[in-house]
Amino acid sequence: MSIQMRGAEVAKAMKEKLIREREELNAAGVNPCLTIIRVGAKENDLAYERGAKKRMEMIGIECRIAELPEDISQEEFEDAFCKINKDPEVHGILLFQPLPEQLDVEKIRQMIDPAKDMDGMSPVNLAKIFEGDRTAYAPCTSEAVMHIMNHYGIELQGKRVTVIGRSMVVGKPLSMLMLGQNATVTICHSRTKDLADRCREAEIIVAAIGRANHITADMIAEGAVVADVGINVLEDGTLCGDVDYENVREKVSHITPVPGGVGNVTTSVLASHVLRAARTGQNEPGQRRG
Ligand SMILES: Nc1nc(=O)c2c([nH]1)NC[C@@H]1CN(c3ccc(C(=O)N[C@@H](CCC(=O)O)C(=O)O)cc3)C=[N+]21
Repeated sequence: MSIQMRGAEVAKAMKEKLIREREELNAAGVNPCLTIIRVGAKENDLAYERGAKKRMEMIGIECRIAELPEDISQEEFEDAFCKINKDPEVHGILLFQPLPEQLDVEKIRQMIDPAKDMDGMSPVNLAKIFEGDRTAYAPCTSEAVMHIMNHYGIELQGKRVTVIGRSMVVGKPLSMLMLGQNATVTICHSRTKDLADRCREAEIIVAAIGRANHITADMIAEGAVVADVGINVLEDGTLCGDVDYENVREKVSHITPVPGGVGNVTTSVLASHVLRAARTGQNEPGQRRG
């Protein structure tokens, strides 16, 4: 029997501390505030938005949603974005990605105030993550995987970890966080030869490719630990991960379900980032209130 690494359980363990931190900020006259920027209405973004809103409510963090039209021009987007970026009431920004094609993500990455960049999209935060600087904001999902490993007592030191996926929100930054814990990390992707072998030799597998049920039981070693970061929306609207859960769970020691796994912790990490940003802002002149 494998142990199910449940996101709700990890989130519950984080909750009390987050509420306490929010209360301390309130007592100092600070009202922590997140703004989510959503362009269009993709189901994937809406799922995250629902989860994030619920989490912020639970912790007591103000959560604003800036909803922008799918066909917005770069100029109009920059206008709206700059207002939020400069708003002293807003401590943190989460911009859903990917953006529609007409928008220049690179330019926006350069524009975002690194101090408000809750999901590690600024090159400033990413460079720090790659340097091993733990004060930077890592993409929430990558940090969520680390929290789950830590909560379930999964030691990373010296372990063979295979990360499948090389995105800037999960694969690459997570590989760096794991390297920071002295894991031996192999990064696989769509062009990797012998993916099954790279998976079978791993003690810990992280699936972040975005293809439903792509990682099958024959690719996984007996007793491995599996974190499934994939969130795939099937045609009937149900969510499923990158791992063939029902078959894989039979042979592994630990596994995260989807839904109910990493996604749940992602929103808790997001809350922790907003509180950190609000605390940091407190020490800067001009940001003081109350
Ligand atoms: N800059 C950026 N960073 C992201 O991390 C990012 C993004 N853009 N765009 C959209 C995707 C999607 N995503 C989800 C995260 C959590 C849940 C989540 O909380 N899921 C719940 C279910 C929520 C529900 O369906 O109500 C669960 O897994 O249990 C869902 C989806 C992050 N993404």
